Amino acid sequence: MADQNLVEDGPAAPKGGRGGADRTAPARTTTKGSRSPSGGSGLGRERDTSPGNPGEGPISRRRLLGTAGATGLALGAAGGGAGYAAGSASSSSSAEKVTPLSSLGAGEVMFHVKHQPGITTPLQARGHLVAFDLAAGSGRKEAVALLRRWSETARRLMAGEAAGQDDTDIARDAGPSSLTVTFGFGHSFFARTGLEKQRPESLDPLPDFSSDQLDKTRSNGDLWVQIGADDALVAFHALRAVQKDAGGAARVRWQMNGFNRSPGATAHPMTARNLMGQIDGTRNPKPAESDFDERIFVPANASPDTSGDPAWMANGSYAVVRRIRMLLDDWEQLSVKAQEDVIGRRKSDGAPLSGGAKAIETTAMDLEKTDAQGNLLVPINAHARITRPDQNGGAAMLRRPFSFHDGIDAKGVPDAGLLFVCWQADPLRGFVTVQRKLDRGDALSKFIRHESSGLFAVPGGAGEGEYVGQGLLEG
Ligand SMILES: C=CC1=C(C)c2cc3[nH]c(cc4nc(cc5[nH]c(cc1n2)c(C)c5CCC(=O)O)C(CCC(=O)O)=C4C)c(C)c3C=C
Ligand SMILES: [Fe+2]
Repeated sequence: MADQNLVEDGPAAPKGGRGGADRTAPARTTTKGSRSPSGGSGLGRERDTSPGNPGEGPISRRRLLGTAGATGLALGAAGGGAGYAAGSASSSSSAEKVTPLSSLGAGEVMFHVKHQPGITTPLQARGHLVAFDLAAGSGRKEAVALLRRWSETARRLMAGEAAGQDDTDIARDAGPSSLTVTFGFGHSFFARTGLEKQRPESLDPLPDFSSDQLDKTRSNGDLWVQIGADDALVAFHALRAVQKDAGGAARVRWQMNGFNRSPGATAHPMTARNLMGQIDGTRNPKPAESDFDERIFVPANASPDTSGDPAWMANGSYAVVRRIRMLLDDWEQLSVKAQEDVIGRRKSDGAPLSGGAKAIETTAMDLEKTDAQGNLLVPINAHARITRPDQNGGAAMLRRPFSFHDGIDAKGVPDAGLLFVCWQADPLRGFVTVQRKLDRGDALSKFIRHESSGLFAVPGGAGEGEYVGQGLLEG
C-alpha cells in the first residue's frame, strides 16, 4: 500500500496544488510512487500547476484506459481527457476531439493509501459531512457489506470512474477533481455490531463544555463519511452514491455541507480564510515536522498495550467534528484592530501582533512582547495565544475545516460558520485539552457557538483488495 503523500502547509508552501490555488496545506494529490498505468515518476504527486506550468496534473487510470486509446500517454501527459463520459460511446469515437481536463478536474487522490484520504489532503472547495445510523435489524453482517460497497464506490469515484451500473451521471464529463471519501466509526457503532470489546477508549464521549449549545440530533452517529472535492457536482455525486449505497442498511442521521476557497482564486498559494475574514490554518502541524505522525496518527503498531488503541486503528486517526456558528453580525461590528486583538494576529496577512510592520504570517509569535505602556501585544486572551501547543502541554491537532452557510435563521441572522474538523492521534490530548481552555473563555468565544459535535474513529487506509474497517469488522 502506498504511503499517503502529505501536504505542505499554506503559508510557506510555494507549490500548493493546482492553478496557483490557495492551500492551507498539503500539496494536492497523493501517493509517493506507484500510479500504475503509466508508471511515470511525475504521476505520484500532483505537478506544479501554477500559471508557469499550465495544464499538467495527475493522470487518472480512467483517463488513460478509457480516454486515451490511440493517443495514450501523449494525451495523458498533456493533462488527460474529459470525465468518464469520454470513454463512452457518445464521445470516444474520435479521440482527438477530446479536450484535456483542466488541472482542477484532473486532480486525483489515491484511495489505497496508508492513512485514509481526506486527512492530509489539501482543503477542497466543497465538502459534505454525513453521519449514518445503522437501520433497525442491521448488525455486523450488514455493516461489513456496507463498508465493502462504500469502499469500492470511493475507490471508483476517486479514480474518476462511474459509481457503477446505476450511476446518476451527476459528475459525468468531470474528472475526479481531487475527490476524497473518508470513513469513520462513532461510539454507538460498536454496541450495534457486537464489537464493544474493539471500541477504542479514545471514543469515549467528549466531555460537556459549559458553552456548548449542542443539537443532539445533529451530533455523533454510528458511521461518519467526509466527502471533499474541488467541484460541487463531483462532491454531490459522491454524496448521492454513498447515500444510495447505504440502501436499507443505514439511514442518514445528519448532513452538513461546506466550502472553501476555489483552487486558482488567489494569485499564489495562500492559507485559507474563514467567514470572519481571518487567515486560518497558519500554525497547523506540518507533515514535514518530525512529530507530525505521532501527533496526528495512531501508530502502525497500535495495540492496547502500547498506544492504548486497538490494533485495527493502526495508521488511523480520530476526527472531532464541531458545527460552530459564527455570530457574524456581532463580529462585523468590531473594528479591524479589535478583531485582530481577538485572534492575536493581523487580519490582512495573519502575522502575529508581536511582530511589527515587517512581520509576515510565519513570523514567530512573541508572547511576552509589550508596547510602550507595558500592554501585551498579543492579548492574554487572544485565541492564537491560548490555543498554542506550548500553552497546552503540547496538545496539537490538524485542523481541516469547511465553512458553511445555511441561509438566514428564524431570527434573521446568518446561519454560517465553520464545520470544524480536527484530526489527532488522541482526542483527549488534542481537542479536549484545548477546548477545555477555550471553554473558560478566550476572546473569540463570544463570537462563536458550538452547535453540534461528533467524535469518530477513522481507521487507516484500506490496502489493495481490502475495504475500510476490515480489520475491525473481520479482525
Ligand atoms: C478546540 C480547538 C479549536 C477550536 C474549537 C477553534 C475554533 C476556531 N478557531 C478560529 C480561528 C483561528 N484559530 C487559529 C488558531 C488555532 N486554533 C486552534 C484550535 C481551535 N480553534 C489551534 C490549535 C490553533 C493554532 C494554535 C497555534 O499552534 O498557534 C487562528 C490563527 C491562525 C492559525 O494558526 O490557524 C485563527 C484565525 C475560528 C474562527 C474558530 C471557530 C469558529
Ligand atoms: Fe482556532
